[in-house]
Amino acid sequence: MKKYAVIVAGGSGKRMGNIIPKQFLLLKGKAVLWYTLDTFLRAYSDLKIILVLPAQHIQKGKAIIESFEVKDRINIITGGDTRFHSVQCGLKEIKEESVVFVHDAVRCLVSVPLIQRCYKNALEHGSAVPAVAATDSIRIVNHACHTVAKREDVRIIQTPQTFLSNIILPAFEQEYTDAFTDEATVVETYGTEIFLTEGEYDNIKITRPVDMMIAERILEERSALKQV
Ligand SMILES: Nc1ccn([C@@H]2O[C@H](COP(=O)(O)OP(=O)(O)OP(=O)(O)O)[C@@H](O)[C@H]2O)c(=O)n1
Ligand SMILES: C[C@](O)(CO)[C@H](O)COP(=O)(O)O
Repeated sequence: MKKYAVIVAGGSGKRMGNIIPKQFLLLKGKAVLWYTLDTFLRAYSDLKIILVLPAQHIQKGKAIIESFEVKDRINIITGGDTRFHSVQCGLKEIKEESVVFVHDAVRCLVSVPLIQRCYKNALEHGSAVPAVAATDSIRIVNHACHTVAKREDVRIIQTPQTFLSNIILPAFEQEYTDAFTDEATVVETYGTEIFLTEGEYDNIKITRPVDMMIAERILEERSALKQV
């Protein structure tokens, strides 16, 4: 089956508080976005990437993809005002039956095995959304009241959220609501059940400055392991 990865890098990174959006910040000398692209390119040699960038940072993205020998597998497009709209812009480029990965550019520690598991599960179940069990206690807050949630019932949702194209493409023709925080919510609202697959604790979303430190440490561990 044909494979497309829509890598969304169209955000401005307000919570990171840096003038440069976090997807372009450097980890061990390479941009956060570089690691994400590299892992997807290595996962499948026939996978094509649709890279969604902010209009004002297209040149930065072009400079990053120049370092890949297989840069012809990456197509750059401009994103929208919200993550949903950036994903929607990316999906418009897909014209053939395929398996579609949607991934946050800032989840730069995604692994090849996770991408491949999502692909296999999506082929079998129509979708594959990576999730990990919560490791903190969880409370539901409603104004001044709060109640404890059963931790065993909670999952933390990650990307790459992966779908057969005939499931995700029509779902993204719906009108946007702010309940659409990821692809799973969009597809579910359209009426299709989601299949959860095991995610990875390393697959963090770089959101705040501390996440850059954690990511750098994990990359160091990974390169030390490679040298053994
Ligand atoms: N209009 C947007 C907003 C977000 N994203 C992408 O969606 C992913 C996850 O979003 P998030 O972590 O919220 O990124 P930002 O929107 O950049 O961060 P913040 O909410 O702190 O501003 C990121 O790779 C981000 O670049 C996007 O492509 N287009
Ligand atoms: C898609 C996502 O990464 C799944 O956990 C998450 O919903 C993105 O949230 P954000 O607030 O747009 O970063």
